[in-house]
Parts: sequence; structure tokens; C-alpha cells
Amino acid sequence: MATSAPTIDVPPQPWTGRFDGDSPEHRRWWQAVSPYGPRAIPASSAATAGRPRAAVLLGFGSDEGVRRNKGRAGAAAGPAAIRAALGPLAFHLHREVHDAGDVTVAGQSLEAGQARAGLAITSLLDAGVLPVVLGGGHETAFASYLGMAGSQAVREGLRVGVLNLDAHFDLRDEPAPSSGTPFLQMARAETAAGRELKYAVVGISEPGNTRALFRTAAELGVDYLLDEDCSAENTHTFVAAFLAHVDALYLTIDLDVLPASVAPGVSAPAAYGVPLQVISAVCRQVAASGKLLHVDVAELNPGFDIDGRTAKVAARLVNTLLL
Ligand SMILES: N=CN[C@@H](CCC(=O)O)C(=O)O
Ligand SMILES: [Mn+2]
Ligand SMILES: [Mn+2]
Repeated sequence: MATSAPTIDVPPQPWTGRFDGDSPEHRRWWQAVSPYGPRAIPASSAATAGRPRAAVLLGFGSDEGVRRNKGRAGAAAGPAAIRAALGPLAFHLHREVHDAGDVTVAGQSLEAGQARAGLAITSLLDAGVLPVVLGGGHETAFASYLGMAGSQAVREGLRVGVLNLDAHFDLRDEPAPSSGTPFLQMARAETAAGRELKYAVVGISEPGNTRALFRTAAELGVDYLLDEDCSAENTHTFVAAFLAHVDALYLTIDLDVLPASVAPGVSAPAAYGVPLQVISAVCRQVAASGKLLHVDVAELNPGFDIDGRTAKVAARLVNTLLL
């Protein structure tokens, strides 16, 4: 299996955090994460002997999609803020974690950045690791899609479901791609590839999505759960039903699915939102399913965060997914 390093714009930077000692029982994320490189992960350790796959973090430093979608720019600084929040967390994982650095959109077109990130993600998937993409606005999701669509497993027929934790459908029909369009782009790309997008959303805000967006969702056969219906039990049942119909899952977390008090640092904070307990339980459920192929966390805007609250929640969810 190939283990070549992905093409990136910013190489992995040093991680920092509290120091309690060098031994494993004192270890925190910043001490456990190592740079991803061609020889960092032997092919044999990718998914063997019951050991969970190594996870590889990849930043997608973009907020051009949010800007195009008339939102509050600043999500390009998301990857650094999530890493800074992950660094001090105590390390209880049983898998390797590597950092591949960032693909950035600064000074280049969004579409080119998505394509470049897609190539990096394809190379990670083909190396047998679990990519964890740190956005970036939700335009990150189309980069994730490109990466999966190019992977050997998908080209050989793996049926991947897209589970979006989000207050929004992001099915806008616009002349240019943005943070509001990625799942319509995916639907069209899947149709062009002779497949059908399997897309489900947890946390849809009714007042946050127009009738036109609900109609598009209905036309595409999108399964969704409204935010007000996201009890622990309903959500577990909904996710289990979706998981049962796919071989593998792409989980995309738009942090604006959470209440504004929990996740203020986003472009569009949620008045209602899905409780953190429910979102965290979805992460555990997906991780326990053994079907998680790829994950991204999007829309963190550190410029609007309060006490790093949203970054901490993003880090906590990434940690939970990888336990
Ligand atoms: N990424 C998507 N964002 C939402 C933004 C909604 C808003 O700004 O109120 C959307 O396009 O629907
Ligand atoms: Mn959203
Ligand atoms: Mn979104």
C-alpha cells in the first residue's frame, strides 16, 4: 500500500501543551502527535491486527466559501485553533496520530484549494489511515468529497454515506461553489459518476433553511432530523438506520449544529442547536460502528469564539471520535 506524504502548503508545525512528564501516563496530545511523512506509518500498521487505524490530521485553511456565502469570514484560522485546543488534552487514544500540515486557499482559488486538499485526502485514504480534516468553512466538505471519490476503495465500489451534523442543508444552487453548496455539488458529481448521493443531516433548523432548500432535500431523498427532534433516542435511531445502509461513513461536523452558548465561534451561531451530549453520542456511535472512513470538522471561526469555547468543543469531539 502506498504511504507517500500528501502535497500540502504549510508543513506540520510544532505542537504545544502542558507538560506533566515524559512517560505514557503523563502523555498529552501535543506529546503524542508526530508529523506525517512517507515513513511515519508503516503500511502494516494502517489497519492490522485489530489495532485502530492511525489518524492523520490535515488542515484546510479556507474561508473563501463562507465569504462567497455572505457569512462571517475567519474560518481559515480554524485548523490552528483546533490543534491548539487538542494539544493540552490528556492522550487516552489507542492509535497513532499524525499531523500532515495544512492545505490553504490564501491567494489561490477556492476550487484549486479543494482540488489540492482532495488529492491529499485521496493519498491518505489510499495509505489506509483515517483522515481527520480540520476546516475551514463548510466548503471543506467538497474537498473531503473529492478526496473520497478519488480513493481506490470508492473507485472499486465502496458505498459511502455522508452524515452531516449541521443546522443547514448546504444544498444551495449557486453559480459559484461556497460553504452553502457542498452537498448539492456532491449530489451532482455522484449523478455524473452514475451513483446516487446518500446524504443525511442531523440538526436541521427549520427557520435556518428556506422552503426551496427543503424542496431540494426532498428531491434528492435526503434524510434529516430537525434540531427540535434531536433527543438522544431519536438521534441514535436515525444514525443507526443510516449506518445500516452504507458500507462506510463520511462524517462532517459543522459546529453551528451546536447551541450558540456551546459554539459561539461560527459564522451562523444557532439559537436552538443540538445539545453537545447528543452530538458527542453520535460521534461515539459512529466510531463504534467501525464504518468511519473519513471525518471533517468545519466552520470554526476563532475570531468570534469566546474563551476558545468552540475550539475546545471541536477538539473534544475529535478526541471522542478517535478513542
Ligand atoms: N454553510 C452554510 N451556511 C448557512 C448560513 C446560514 C446563515 O448565514 O444564516 C447556509 O448557507 O444556509
Ligand atoms: Mn451550518
Ligand atoms: Mn454547513
